[in-house]
Amino acid sequence: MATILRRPQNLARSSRQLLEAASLSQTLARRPAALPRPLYAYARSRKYATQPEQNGKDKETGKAPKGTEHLYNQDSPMSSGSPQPPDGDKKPPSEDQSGYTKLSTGEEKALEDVFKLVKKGMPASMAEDIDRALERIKKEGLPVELRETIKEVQAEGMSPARAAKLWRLTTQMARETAEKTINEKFESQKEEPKQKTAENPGPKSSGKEEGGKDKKKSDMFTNVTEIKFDLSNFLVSAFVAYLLYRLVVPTENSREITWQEFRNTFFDKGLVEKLVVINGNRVRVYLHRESVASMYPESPAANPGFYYYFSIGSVEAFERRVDEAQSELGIPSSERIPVSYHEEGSWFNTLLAFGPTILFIGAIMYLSRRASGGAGGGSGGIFGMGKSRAKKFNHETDIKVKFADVAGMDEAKTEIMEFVSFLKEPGIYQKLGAKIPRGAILSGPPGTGKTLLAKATAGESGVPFYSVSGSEFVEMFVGVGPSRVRDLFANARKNTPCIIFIDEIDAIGKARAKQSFGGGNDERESTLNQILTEMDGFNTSEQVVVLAGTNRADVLDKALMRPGRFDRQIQIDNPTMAGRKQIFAVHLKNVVTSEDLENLKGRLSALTPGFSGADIANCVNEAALIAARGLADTVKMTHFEQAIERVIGGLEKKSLVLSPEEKKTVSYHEAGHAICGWYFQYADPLLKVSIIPRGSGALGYAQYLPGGGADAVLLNMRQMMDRMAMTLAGRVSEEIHFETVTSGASDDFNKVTRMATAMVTKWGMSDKIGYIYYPDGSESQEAQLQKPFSEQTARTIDEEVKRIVNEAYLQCRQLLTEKKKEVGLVAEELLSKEVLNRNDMVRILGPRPWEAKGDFEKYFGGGSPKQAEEGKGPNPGGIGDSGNGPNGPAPGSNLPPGLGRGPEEPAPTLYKMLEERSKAWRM
Ligand SMILES: Nc1ncnc2c1ncn2[C@@H]1O[C@H](COP(=O)(O)OP(=O)(O)OP(=O)(O)O)[C@@H](O)[C@H]1O
Repeated sequence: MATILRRPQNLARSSRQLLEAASLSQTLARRPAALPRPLYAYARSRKYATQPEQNGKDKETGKAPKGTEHLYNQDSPMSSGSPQPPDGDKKPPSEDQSGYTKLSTGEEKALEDVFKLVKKGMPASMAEDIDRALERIKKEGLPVELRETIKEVQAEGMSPARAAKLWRLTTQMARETAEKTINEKFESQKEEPKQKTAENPGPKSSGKEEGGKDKKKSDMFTNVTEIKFDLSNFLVSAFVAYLLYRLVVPTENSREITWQEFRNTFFDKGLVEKLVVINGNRVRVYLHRESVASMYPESPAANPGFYYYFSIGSVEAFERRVDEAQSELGIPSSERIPVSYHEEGSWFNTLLAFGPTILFIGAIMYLSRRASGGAGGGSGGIFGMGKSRAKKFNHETDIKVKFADVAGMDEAKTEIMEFVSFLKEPGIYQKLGAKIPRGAILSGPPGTGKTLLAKATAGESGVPFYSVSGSEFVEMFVGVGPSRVRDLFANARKNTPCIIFIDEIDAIGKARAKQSFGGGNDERESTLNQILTEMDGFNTSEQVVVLAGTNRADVLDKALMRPGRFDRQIQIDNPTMAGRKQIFAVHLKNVVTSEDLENLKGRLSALTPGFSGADIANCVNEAALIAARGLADTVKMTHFEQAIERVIGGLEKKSLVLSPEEKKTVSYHEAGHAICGWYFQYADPLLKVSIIPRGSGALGYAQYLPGGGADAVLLNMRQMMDRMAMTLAGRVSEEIHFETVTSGASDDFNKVTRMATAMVTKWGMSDKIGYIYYPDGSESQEAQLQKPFSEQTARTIDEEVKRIVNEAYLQCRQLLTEKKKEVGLVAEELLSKEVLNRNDMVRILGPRPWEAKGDFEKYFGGGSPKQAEEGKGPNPGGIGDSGNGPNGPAPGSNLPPGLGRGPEEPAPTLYKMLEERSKAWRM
């Protein structure tokens, strides 16, 4: 309603449709016309009339009985008040043969007024349509049944049954109109060619005429049925019909009278047809309308749908009075006026009763629509819930990824290649009786290219690719998951050969619980069961391959992994140095750089140990963004370096300003780390040390190359001890150089403790505990609830961990005490420059006394004793070169002369200690 009011053109359009519909309707009476009751009623009124005056008025005077004039006279206070049409306009609605009733002249006039209103502001063509529609309505009228229903609505109010009927009748009328219009147009077009043929009888006019006729009719139908009969149109049409009728006929449809008025005016005159007691307190009077109309045409009671009513105190008293009155009039008991009883609720009450139910249903519909609409599924509200959400990619248009775009992971590619050749040439396998593997699980850390590999498989084999995430099967409604799985596999079977890729399959494929507490996982488990069943359901010749990706292959249900389901498990780990190089090669193709590509790839891959493919892609993109921000022409090494730092440490926190004391503490802390990294043989080589706060919460950081840039898989005890000592160096340096210590080392302690605990409980590196593995809480739920060792063992573990950490501490303290001066120098330099790189360190401390491993020296230059002997300084274009000369302090630097020239011996006491320890630890 609100929409209609807000948009007058809607009302206009709807009324036009309706009016056209009404006016163009074919005269098809679907039901026989109502029984001609008037005759019978008239007879009765004659029979029981005690004062049978003609037309209810005094024969001589032609007036209503005294005191009841107001019931007949429109001018009296009780009259309907609607202006009376002139005498000539008083024709009652008449019914024609076709089941349509004509409008009375008054009604026609009222309609004209309405139409005038509707036409205002309308385009001329629409106004013409409306005029034409009005003419048709005037000519043909409205269908009887529709009119009767509208009368009922006026008399007794709207009810769901009547609303439905009103709707049905209006739509029926509209449909009939459409049919009629089609026929009319068709007839007229049929006439045209006839005329044409008559005028110009061509030779082609005979043969194909019949077939042509049918085609024309269907064309016509298409044209005419452009009028849309959708739900909202019908509703609006019905509503407008009702509105119009309310405008045409008087709005008043009932009036209260007293018992005396009832008796004198109607009852005693035999005009009463029946009485209906409503809700035990009101009586509705049904009159013989025709008799009333013929006696008193001015009375509103002559209008269809108008009723008088009077109130009663009690039903018994009313019945007694009616009996007495009828006895007085001498009406025999067999012909007495029928009295019936009705209970009626108001619309408001009905609405109140149904309100909560309607609200509830509405809320469910709304929620389900949102749930399904949000994902863009467009799957039709609650009824589309069970439809699969898998996105289908067309190999021809959508999947452009090929194996060449997936760098590294050669083993994984070889494994998966088999699926490609199966999908391309199934015959080779089938003829030898080989069963085709059903699917593979690609597992590995996030961003390692599992999805990419699955896409490439589809791209290479040139088949459709269905991609869906495990979480999309899970919905709040029970049974949706399994039904989506069924739908997905059914779709896939229709489009064989194809690949289904279920990403994050652990969302549904987790191992089923042995006992389910509270049944919370039932839905997930039944989804998993459905997947198991569907995979079993393939026959071996069906070319549907299911690939699944997960970061947690360890938690998956064993049933998923058995042969015949996901036959293969392909592990994809973070790339090695060589893999990173290849991935950089793929992504560097997209950026503009003038650096030597081979060298750039090598350096970047050495700088990014532990990076996944996604990290590398991000890093390259980030470098391009940084370069663009600086309006550079090409992406340079420094941009890549900044990007890597950003990926590792987060954004620089420029807003965080440290006090001079804090800055000094941070410098000495970081210098401690740097010195340890420089002098411990097995520590990871230092790349950079910085005291610029970064987003990850660190106030400063020292960057090392784990494993010296080589892909170290194993760590030996020496490396561990050096690493732990290096980690503790921040706090030790604070202890040596300041009177008090700060809270800044807590993260270092965390790392050291975890490493020492692992050495004792997992790696068999403690004599007292021996070669035993104790799982921790993150590995097993049982270990969370109960420690897997006794109190006594717990105490021993604690002691051992403490001992190892103490040893690392002593090792570190020993070195930093011996190298106190160097720590001071590095810290002061750091304080003034904020960032020191490897070249700065070489300049301050001389070349590192130990050989670096792997490709480190190739890409980052030396500083090693060997290089120093060969007279090679660090690579002048090395990473993070701060512009200082390779072998001496930069001009303006506060380094004392003589430092930074040539290698230095590591601390002698440290050697002694390491030797002793190696004996004790059988290193
Ligand atoms: N081997 C690779 N070669 C080239 N690009 C890669 C490689 N691995 C990852 N990438 C890049 O990383 C992006 C993300 O990879 P992908 O989505 O395949 O990771 P994933 O392993 O499926 O991650 P997740 O486990 O989080 O779903 C790719 O779009 C691609 O740009």
